[in-house]
Amino acid sequence: MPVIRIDDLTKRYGDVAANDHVTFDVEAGEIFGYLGPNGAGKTTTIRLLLGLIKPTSGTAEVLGADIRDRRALTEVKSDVGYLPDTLGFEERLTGRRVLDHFARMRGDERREELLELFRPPLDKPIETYSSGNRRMLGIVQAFMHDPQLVIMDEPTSGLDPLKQDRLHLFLEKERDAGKTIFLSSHVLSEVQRVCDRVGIIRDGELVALEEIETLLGRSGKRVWVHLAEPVDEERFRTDEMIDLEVTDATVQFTYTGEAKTLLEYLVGFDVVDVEIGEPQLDDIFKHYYGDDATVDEESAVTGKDAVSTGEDRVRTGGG
Ligand SMILES: Nc1ncnc2c1ncn2[C@@H]1O[C@H](COP(=O)(O)OP(=O)(O)OP(=O)(O)O)[C@@H](O)[C@H]1O
Repeated sequence: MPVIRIDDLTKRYGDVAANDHVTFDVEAGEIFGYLGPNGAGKTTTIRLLLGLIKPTSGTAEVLGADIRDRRALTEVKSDVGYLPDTLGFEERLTGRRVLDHFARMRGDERREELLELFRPPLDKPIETYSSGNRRMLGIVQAFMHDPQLVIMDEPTSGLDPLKQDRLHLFLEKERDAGKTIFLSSHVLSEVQRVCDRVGIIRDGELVALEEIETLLGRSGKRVWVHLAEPVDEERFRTDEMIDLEVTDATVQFTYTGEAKTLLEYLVGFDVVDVEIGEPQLDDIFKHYYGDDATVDEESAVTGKDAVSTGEDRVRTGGG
């Protein structure tokens, strides 16, 4: 039985369909990545799953509980952990008091182990925490009652790269121990690095649902060919080449055909060197969000309307 079953789920805010007939399942023991830029509808799905808002139509089940059935949902909540995107802790309390509060509500079998790993400060008021430390406290809170399913909304936002790595390694161990992780993200590299499957959401609609490996396998590989002499673009191009760019004697493209066919083709040119890179999720993302995706420096600063590739950010074409 799937851990999460989402069935034709729709949530409207006036004219905006924040979730538009969304259907998919999340299986036990997987890290599922829910990917989309700001405003795509990720938080809406998460809030629906937790019963924090009501669907306009359609439904979902979390650990077998119908999200429209408040009592059933309350019963399974001891087996669900939740890391919200905005951590609404009581600001004047210390971290320790906050964790004590959650412990009384749901238990804290794993508090000490998690504190050792994520190390948020415990004895000062939350209002003095850095955003990274708030998130570390949130992570301890989400896992300390040892739930079967943990739902995380943008879990690495505000974390430095070392802490991101620590969290990713931890999530993989949890998955290997049979736990299920549902995480939303607009960071492509994170989803590519840690998730087993991905659902891509755009304007409230699910536009892709696939294993990461399959998605990457279909996306084609990045290829750079260095030639002895400049070449004419039209003479070089084949149908399997996408986003072809020629700079002097270097040709760069995404290749969707077989590697063998490409190598046979290149025999016809005076090739100095060939580099074949791994497929990237941002290529796939551009496919779903339009070819006019551009690197946007302003978005890189504000993080608004942007999808992060890890190093730079890609603005989605047309919204
Ligand atoms: N309470 C609300 N009232 C009106 N519109 C809302 C409300 N909550 C969300 N929306 C709208 O629904 C759409 C989806 O928002 P949602 O927060 O689910 O996106 P998201 O993918 O989680 O974005 P982010 O990464 O910025 O959190 C947006 O257009 C948003 O403006």
